[in-house]
Amino acid sequence: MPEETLSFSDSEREFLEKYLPPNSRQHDGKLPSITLTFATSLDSSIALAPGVRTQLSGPRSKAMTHYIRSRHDAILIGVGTAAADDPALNCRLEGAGGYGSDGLSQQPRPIVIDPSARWALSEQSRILVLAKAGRGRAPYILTSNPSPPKESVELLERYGGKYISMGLSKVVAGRSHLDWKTILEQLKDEGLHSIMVEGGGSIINSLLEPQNQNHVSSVIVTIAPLWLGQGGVVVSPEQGTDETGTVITASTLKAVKWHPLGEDIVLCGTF
Ligand SMILES: NC(=O)C1=CN([C@@H]2O[C@H](COP(=O)(O)OP(=O)(O)OC[C@H]3O[C@@H](n4cnc5c(N)ncnc54)[C@H](OP(=O)(O)O)[C@@H]3O)[C@@H](O)[C@H]2O)C=CC1
Ligand SMILES: Nc1nc(O)c(N)c(N[C@@H]2O[C@H](COP(=O)(O)O)[C@@H](O)[C@H]2O)n1
Repeated sequence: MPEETLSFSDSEREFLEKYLPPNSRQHDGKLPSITLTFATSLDSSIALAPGVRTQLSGPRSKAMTHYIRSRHDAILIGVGTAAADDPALNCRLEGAGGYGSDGLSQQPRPIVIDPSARWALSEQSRILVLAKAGRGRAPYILTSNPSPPKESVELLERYGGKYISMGLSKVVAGRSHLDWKTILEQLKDEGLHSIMVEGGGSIINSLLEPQNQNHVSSVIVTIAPLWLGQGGVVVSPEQGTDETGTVITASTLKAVKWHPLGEDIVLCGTF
C-alpha cells in the first residue's frame, strides 16, 4: 500500500520549537536528549488493548508527529509496540528523503528495545519494506540476548540495521527492563544525539518514574477527544511516596503549553 505524504506548515510548527532539540548544537559528550511523545485518550489509554494498533491522532496531529520525527536522529519504541503495530517509523513529511527528496534526509533511525530479541522481523515487516524502498532506515535493536536469531541478524544487516548488545538491568513483573542511562550511552556511541520516544505503555511509564525523568528533555502529548474504555494500555506511572511513606504526585510538568490542533489538543511541557 503506498504511504501517504503529509504536510505541516511553518506557522503550525512554531508552538513546538521550544520543546524540540535545536536544529544544530554542540554535543560536547552529553547523553542524547529524549523527547517523549504519544497520543492518548481522555481515560489515559494509548491503545484499545495490549497488542491492538489504535489510531488516536487526527490528521493535523498525525502530521505534527511526522514533523517531530523529522527533528530527531532516532525514534524509539519497545518491543511490545513493534510486535503489536508493525510500525513504519519513518517520516512521511513532504520533502523528507523518499518523499520528495533524494537520500534519507530527515529520516530518523528506528530503535527497538527488545531485551530477549523476540520481535519476529521478516522481509514483509513494514519497517524493512520502507528501508528497501529508500523511504526510511532499517532499525537498530537493543537487546540483552547474546545470540539473537541468525535469520533476523542477516535480514537486518542486509538493509543497514543491526542488533546492539547490552546487559540486562532488572526484571519487573516478569518483563525485562534495560537501563535508560546505558541505552542512551549506546545510542550516543552510534552518533545519535536526539531521541523521540513514542511508546508503548511500559516504556512511557518507565521513563516517567522519578529516577528516569532526568533523561527526558520534554514531553509532547496529543490528547484525542474520546474515551477508549477499560482494558486499554494505560499511561500511569507508579505513585511516589515521600520520606514518611505518604503517597505523593508521581510527576508534574513545568513550562506547560496547550495548543489545539484540529479536534485534538497538544500538551507540551518539561520536568
Ligand atoms: N497512542 C500512542 O501514541 C502509542 C500507542 N502504542 C501502543 O502501546 C502498546 C504497546 O505497549 P506495551 O505493551 O506496554 O509495550 P512497549 O512497546 O512499551 O514495550 C514494552 C517491552 O519493552 C521491554 N523493555 C525493555 N526495557 C524496558 C524498560 N526500561 N521499561 C519498559 N519496558 C522495557 C520489555 O520487553 P519484554 O516483554 O520482552 O521483557 C517490555 O515488555 C501497543 O498496543 C501500541 O499500539 C505504542 C506507541 C505509541
Ligand atoms: N502520535 C501517534 N498517534 C497515534 O494515534 C498512534 N497510534 C501513534 N502510535 C505510534 O506511531 C507508530 C505508528 O507509526 P507509523 O504510522 O506506522 O509510522 C506506532 O507504532 C506507535 O509508536 N502515535
